[in-house]
Amino acid sequence: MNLPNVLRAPSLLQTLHWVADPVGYMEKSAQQYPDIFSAPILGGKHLVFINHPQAIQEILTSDRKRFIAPGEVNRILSPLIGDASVIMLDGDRHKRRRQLLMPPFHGERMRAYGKLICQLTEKVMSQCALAQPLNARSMMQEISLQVILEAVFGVCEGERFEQLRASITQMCELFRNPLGASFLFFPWMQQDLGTWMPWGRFLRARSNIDKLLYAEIADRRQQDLRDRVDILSLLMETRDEDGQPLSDSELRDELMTLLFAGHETTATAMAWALYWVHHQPEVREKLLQELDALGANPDPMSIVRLPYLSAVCNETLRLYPVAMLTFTRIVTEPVELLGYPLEPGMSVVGCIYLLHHREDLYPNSHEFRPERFLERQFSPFEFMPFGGGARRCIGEALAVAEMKLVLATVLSQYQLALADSRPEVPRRRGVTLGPSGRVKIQILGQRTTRPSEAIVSG
Ligand code: HEM
Repeated sequence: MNLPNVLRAPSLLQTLHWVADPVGYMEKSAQQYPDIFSAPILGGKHLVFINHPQAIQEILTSDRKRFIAPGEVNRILSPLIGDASVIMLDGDRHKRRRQLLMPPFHGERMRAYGKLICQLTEKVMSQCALAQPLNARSMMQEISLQVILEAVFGVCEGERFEQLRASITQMCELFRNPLGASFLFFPWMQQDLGTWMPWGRFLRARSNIDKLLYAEIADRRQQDLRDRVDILSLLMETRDEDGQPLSDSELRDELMTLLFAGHETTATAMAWALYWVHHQPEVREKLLQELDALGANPDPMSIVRLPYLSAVCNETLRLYPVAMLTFTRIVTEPVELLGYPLEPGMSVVGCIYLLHHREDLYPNSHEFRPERFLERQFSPFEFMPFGGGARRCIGEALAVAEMKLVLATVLSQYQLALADSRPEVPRRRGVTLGPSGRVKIQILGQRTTRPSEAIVSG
């Protein structure tokens, strides 16, 4: 195949570099080939990385035609989410499943989640010890896991949910560093040699989660679900074109997808946001001014609309996008991109990380500067932390609202400080990018200037 800008180092070396240090790998490659390059990191097969906005636009606006997004190319995730997840489906089945999954993450349901998110944040924060180094990444995960469990199951109380929370957290810990995630990239490591190897630990954690999910599905099959609006109930009520309901294993795969896609990513993004806001005190000050001006107990939806808070969250998702790449698209017909001919069968991805570091779009791209989002508007192909096209993230609205509400609740109620002066750097966490030190913070106490006082004195 006549691939554009092929990187010449041996495939194994490149794969190891990509797994161990994805940011270093992408930046080094883009120095050589700024807009588009071909990397042999798929077991020797090439993946074409693209970070030019016009080329990304061409791909994502034609990804049911010239660049299809088949589920099969996401096989790397199947040990976790199975083969019947929306991420693995194609064509019309994929479209229908998305139509089913999208409504619970939009409109009226989002209003209900707003209050819930603020309450859960207050609960988790009130249980944290004062004046001791805490791991913000874990605190954020505690919040985001409870939010997604509530959205997916409608309730998340009782022994089964406690066990589910513990098992999911245990599973997430396995992906904490590049080594723990390596079996996803090297299938030959998927051999059960007991709990001293990552794959063995993964299998045991997965089996615990599966038992709990299947038990919940079995219980629900005995219940009347007609008035319920949680996602599991909606999925259980749906029928395919032959009138058949989803099987237990199909339900399990979808639950796994939503539970993992829906909380790991958001928790990482929130930990980054807390880091930046406390790393740059002037950002915190500006945010507090904006939040305090809303008065005491503001409506969650008015928080979500705040411009500076939105800019802070956008800048967080720009600088170290939790998802570095879009899912893979496959070329279906001969096409030219940025002057390079692409042939049918080639695998291409939008490289979100490199797109977000283009100096022509984001000058001094390594600086955290929320103002850039107030000074100009970026197109959906210049700023795209949630991808785009046929596989655009279905949880975007929930994730963004959650980031804003958690940040607003924490900042307006507590005084925090970073507990480690070393800068956080981006590090692989499974297929995502997280802060290397997991953001250590200290809660110094409750904030003394409360919003109501600010209004009275103002
Ligand atoms: C900050 C948080 C999040 C980020 C950065 C993120 C990012 C992404 C990206 C980049 C994609 C691929 C899009 C593409 O290929 O064009 C994606 C897909 C997806 N996301 Fe998210 N996501 C986040 C939160 C969530 C949440 C909260 C949920 C669920 C509640 C979710 C569920 C999904 C699903 C199911 C897909 C696959 C869609 C499909 O295959 O059609 N994500 N996400």
